Amino acid sequence: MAAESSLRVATPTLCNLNGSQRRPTTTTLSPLRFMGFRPRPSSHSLTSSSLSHFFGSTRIHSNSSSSYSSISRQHAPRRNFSVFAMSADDAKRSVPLKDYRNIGIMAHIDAGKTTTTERILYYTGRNYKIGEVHEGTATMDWMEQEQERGITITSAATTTFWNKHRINIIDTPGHVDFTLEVERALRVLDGAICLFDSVAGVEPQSETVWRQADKYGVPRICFVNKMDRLGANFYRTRDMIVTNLGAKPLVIQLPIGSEDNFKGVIDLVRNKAIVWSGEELGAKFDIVDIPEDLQEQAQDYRAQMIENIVEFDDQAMENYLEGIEPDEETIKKLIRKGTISASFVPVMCGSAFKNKGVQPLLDAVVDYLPSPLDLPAMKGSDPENPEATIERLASDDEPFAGLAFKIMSDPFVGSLTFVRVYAGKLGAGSYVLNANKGKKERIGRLLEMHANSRDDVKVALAGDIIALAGLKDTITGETLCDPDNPIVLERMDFPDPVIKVAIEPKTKADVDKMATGLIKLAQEDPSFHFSRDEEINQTVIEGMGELHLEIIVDRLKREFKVEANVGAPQVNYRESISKISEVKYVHKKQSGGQGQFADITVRFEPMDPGSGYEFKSEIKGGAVPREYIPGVMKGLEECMSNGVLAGFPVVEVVTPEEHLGDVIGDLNSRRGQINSFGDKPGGLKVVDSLVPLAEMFQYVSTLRGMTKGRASYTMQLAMFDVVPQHIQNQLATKEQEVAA
Ligand SMILES: Nc1nc2c(ncn2[C@@H]2O[C@H](COP(=O)(O)OP(=O)(O)OP(=O)(O)O)[C@@H](O)[C@H]2O)c(=O)[nH]1
Repeated sequence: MAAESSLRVATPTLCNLNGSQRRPTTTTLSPLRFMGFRPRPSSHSLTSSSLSHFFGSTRIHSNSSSSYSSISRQHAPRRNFSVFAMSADDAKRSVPLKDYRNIGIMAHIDAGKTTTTERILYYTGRNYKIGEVHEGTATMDWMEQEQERGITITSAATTTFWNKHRINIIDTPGHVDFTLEVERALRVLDGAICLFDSVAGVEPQSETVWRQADKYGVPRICFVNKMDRLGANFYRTRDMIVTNLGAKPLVIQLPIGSEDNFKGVIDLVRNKAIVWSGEELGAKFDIVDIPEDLQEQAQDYRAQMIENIVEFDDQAMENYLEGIEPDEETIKKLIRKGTISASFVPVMCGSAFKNKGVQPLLDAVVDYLPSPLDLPAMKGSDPENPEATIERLASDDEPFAGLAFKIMSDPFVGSLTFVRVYAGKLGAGSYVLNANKGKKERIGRLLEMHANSRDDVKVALAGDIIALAGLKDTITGETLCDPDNPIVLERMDFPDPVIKVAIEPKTKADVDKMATGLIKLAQEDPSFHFSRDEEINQTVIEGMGELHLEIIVDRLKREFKVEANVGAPQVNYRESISKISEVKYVHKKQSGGQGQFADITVRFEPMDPGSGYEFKSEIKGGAVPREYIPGVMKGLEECMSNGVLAGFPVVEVVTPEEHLGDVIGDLNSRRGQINSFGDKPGGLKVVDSLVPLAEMFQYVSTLRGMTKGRASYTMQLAMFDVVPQHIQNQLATKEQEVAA
């Protein structure tokens, strides 16, 4: 298998950066030509130059990160910037930082994230009327497309209060096409609730988000939802947390009954039962003794829980060995310790839809998930000296530092920039420094968001998640900070788009509107790219999946009133190096002055798939001045933006057994490779397979037709692999036809 965009470069002696036109790799076909698209004129990301070329005089904000040092001198921050344009009263905290919880709710599609969030808003007093996802009235799913489709597309941020604690919640989408939304939420959150559907257990997208949460070290609580559904099984889900996620579950609740008979939970911490008297909204619960038939089981699980937590405290362990159980307060303290250090994940259960288990879940958020003070200081670098690490403590007294993690266009305010404040304070009307660009930004309004409504506030403090209106140049992933104390916080990773379609405005009048729309949408969503080829008058949009691009086109239509024709989706092929090759180039330039001469040798070697690329300089004895080397590296990185590998997603199809043969036959005909079979409750079969992405377009309709709508599937990109020779030939022929 070939490496994914991997490139090991060695022995450059000197490189003319225009050398990027020469593509000294062993591959001969350009990837975009494979697809019937012409190679793009420049880089595929949104840059000022490509866009001004594209859209003439349209005002744009660049999505490319500029180096601070090259810009800072032109826009050097003035000393009289005021980050603290606020009175002492404004800057007073109403909620101590230790009582903040910045949490996300994450899960596989349809596990009940939005429903749970709606219940949380209701029980915390934020909503008087509950919104139901299937009625299209959920508060958090506020985009028209979300309400129509019953899915979450954008992360909605909301602030609410429980037991005097301030809880900032971000509801994230479960569909793999919107995985970036999950990623950016995780980057700025301190803790998360991981929801599972108790019938389906741990599903593929839960595994993906779990790994993302691991990457950012986010402490979690698990909530096994939908305990009222036919086939609900708490214990199977608990086991899958071990087998599929490799995590250590700490069961702190047991279900009382299940399916129609689900009544409530046993709280192993209090050693009591919590029983709801009804399932309607606001149904009351009573705390009672554990039912007799569950007492033995409860005792067992409580003993296991205690055994697991006492190891976090010597005194508690000593007492335990002497037969003395920790009291309730100590148990909570130890669960909190183990959760925050990610030694285990507390597991709870309930039914959000039937209003059971939500209040104890809120208690657990407060009791077990970290406040900003429980986490290590935020690290960043000095923009003038990127090697130097700077830390910011979570405190109002530190210089202001925050990370922009989402841009959203808003019909009333214009553009909203969501910022997680890590340190210091920020006042409306003040100036901050965008440390990545070295530019000042004026903060117009500060808005505390509640799904689609908002409250103006004067001040944002450490720990807050806040929306800022009026920023001009800041994009997702950039740091805003006190101009006198610059810091660049670690950036977020954005995945590369995997599919693309050509899009064409229907009328002349749509051309300008489409340009404005595409720029705005690309600013909001770094996993969406677009490019324009003037020669063949074609615009290409690129994204994470068919649904992602479908939503983009739909938003162009609704929000920007653009009518467009859309082509068939195509795979974003990539190029890779499959064997070692060496390229020599002699550069001579004699146009007056001293002239230039360079003898260049670059060696390319394949690396392990997915390991990115490595640049190695083998210049000895200063034969080439050191300052040329980063330029060589940059030039080579630019060459890497194209590639010719096919994307291979893993596909999980869940189907009734009677359709299993058809499903497998169809996957085989799509060049699929079946990895495994499994069973799910209700006589369902699970087929796990690896299929080329190019064969998966419109799969949803084929699957529906074949199984009378009874099967479902999920897929996510597993890897890139070499396009088989006969397909390469087909693609090349197609390209020649387009070019002719
Ligand atoms: N029976 C039952 N249904 C539930 C429960 N929680 C949610 N649902 C239903 O499951 C479906 C999906 O719920 P959502 O809350 O939209 O799930 P989600 O995880 O937000 O979905 P996405 O945003 O699309 O990823 C809806 O029809 C809900 O009414 C539950 O506890 N029991």
